[in-house]
Amino acid sequence: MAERKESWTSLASLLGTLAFCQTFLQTFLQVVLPPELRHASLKFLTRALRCFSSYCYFDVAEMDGVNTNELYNAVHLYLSSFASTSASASRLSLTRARNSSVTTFGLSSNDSIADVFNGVAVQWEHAVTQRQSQPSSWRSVPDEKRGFTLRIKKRDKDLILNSYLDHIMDKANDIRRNNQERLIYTNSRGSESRGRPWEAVPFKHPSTFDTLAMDPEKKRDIMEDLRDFAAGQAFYQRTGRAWKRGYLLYGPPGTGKSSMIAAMANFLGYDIYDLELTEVPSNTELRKLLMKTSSKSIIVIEDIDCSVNLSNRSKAPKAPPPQSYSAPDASNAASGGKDWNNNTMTLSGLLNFTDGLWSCCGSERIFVFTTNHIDKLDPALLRSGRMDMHICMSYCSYPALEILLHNYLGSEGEDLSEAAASELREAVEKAKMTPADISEVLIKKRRNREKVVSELLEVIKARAEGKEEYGGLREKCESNGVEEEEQEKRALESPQRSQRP
Ligand SMILES: Nc1ncnc2c1ncn2[C@@H]1O[C@H](COP(=O)(O)OP(=O)(O)OP(=O)(O)O)[C@@H](O)[C@H]1O
Ligand SMILES: [Mg+2]
Repeated sequence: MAERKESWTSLASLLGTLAFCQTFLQTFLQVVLPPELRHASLKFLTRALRCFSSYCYFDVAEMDGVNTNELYNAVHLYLSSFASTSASASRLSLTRARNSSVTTFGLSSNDSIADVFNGVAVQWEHAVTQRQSQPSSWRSVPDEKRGFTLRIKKRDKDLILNSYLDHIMDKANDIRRNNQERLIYTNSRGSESRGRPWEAVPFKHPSTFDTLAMDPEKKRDIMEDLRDFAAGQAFYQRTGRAWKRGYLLYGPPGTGKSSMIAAMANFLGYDIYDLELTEVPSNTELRKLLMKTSSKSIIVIEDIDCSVNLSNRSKAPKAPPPQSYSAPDASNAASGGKDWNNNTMTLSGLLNFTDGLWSCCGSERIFVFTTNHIDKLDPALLRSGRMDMHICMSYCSYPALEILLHNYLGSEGEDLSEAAASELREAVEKAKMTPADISEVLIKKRRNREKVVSELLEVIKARAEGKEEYGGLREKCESNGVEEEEQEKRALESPQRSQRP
């Protein structure tokens, strides 16, 4: 009896040692075996050893089907936060994006790092393998297959696995929010064939809601709305709504639409996907791009009225005859089957992009469209429920001017005499100058600090009295935005609308 027990103990310890030596064995076999036997033998060895091991393993692949695996990104961020100080990581990869001032530490391929959570020791390994070529694949994929493998003692698995993964997600979110460097992605034709449909650079726009010159009450509403959105996971879940929100920013050039997008990204700590519609050849490509965006991001389409001809919804080709009927894909189903042609970019393709079933392939996403000409937009884009909030960015009002004075002149800009303040108030409401115009004057004149306010007043008065010609859109946009709201109403009631399918 004692003999049998002893032999079991020896077997267990042998297998334990084998499991420990697994990495060495794998490397050894890779060198020794011919390529055709290598894959199968390694698979067999790994399975056999894992059966007897006291550990269990969890793979976190970079790609989850066609989507990026959020957990992979979170683990990467989480591990990079302590990789540089960990004694267990023997080899680290260092990356610094172009124009970035931040160095990111990462695990080199096939290196591992130890972590402790609630007193339980775990180990992460970064596995990078060359992907076998897939000539018939309908989509291009990166050359390398990346993933993390988490190793936990079997007896600890139930104790910590779920809470540990939640901890990693929370930590990664914190790191993202605190990290001042967001990314701005853009798409270009052909980048899909390189396996990365979006190209990213660090986003360093300094615009914030503090520096944004606009009516403070309106600003507060927008900030409140964004805050509610970011904290609204439970609400969206409970009400059965997709966790996304749409904003339409409209108004003349130079009123701060792009600055507002930057302020939103900095406020929420989200990345920006600046979608260049002219570079998207078809609805199918548009959907693929959408699938490759991550959560906690703002997807922006600037100047939507001039990007592509999007009033072609009614001109979309008719449904094919029944004999050639094939089941509409999810995007067509979502649009009620209006758009049968996925080889071109159409308005219904774009509407599906924001509203359809595919728009929910990620979560916590904001869509922002901007336009200088709200009256030129297809009413389908303005319909209530399409974009949750329509925000008019308009000419500089006095409260907005006060913010600009504070931005450019600091306390000197705030300490105006009563007389100067009331003159400025009266003139600026009449002048219909954009914040960009006023900023330009302040930049030019700011060196002469004693005179800057009086010189600004002169310029504003001259504009108010119509002495200086500028701004083609001035007549179209009232400083309080009333006229633009009228335009929006007219666009919604336009006869075009009733002709829509
Ligand atoms: N509301 C604002 N608050 C602060 N600065 C502003 C504001 N509007 C414009 N500016 C200044 O003017 C510059 C141009 O503004 P911005 O690009 O945001 O305007 P826009 O509305 O997006 O214009 P366009 O319609 O031409 O794209 C900014 O870099 C900023 O310095
Ligand atoms: Mg802009």
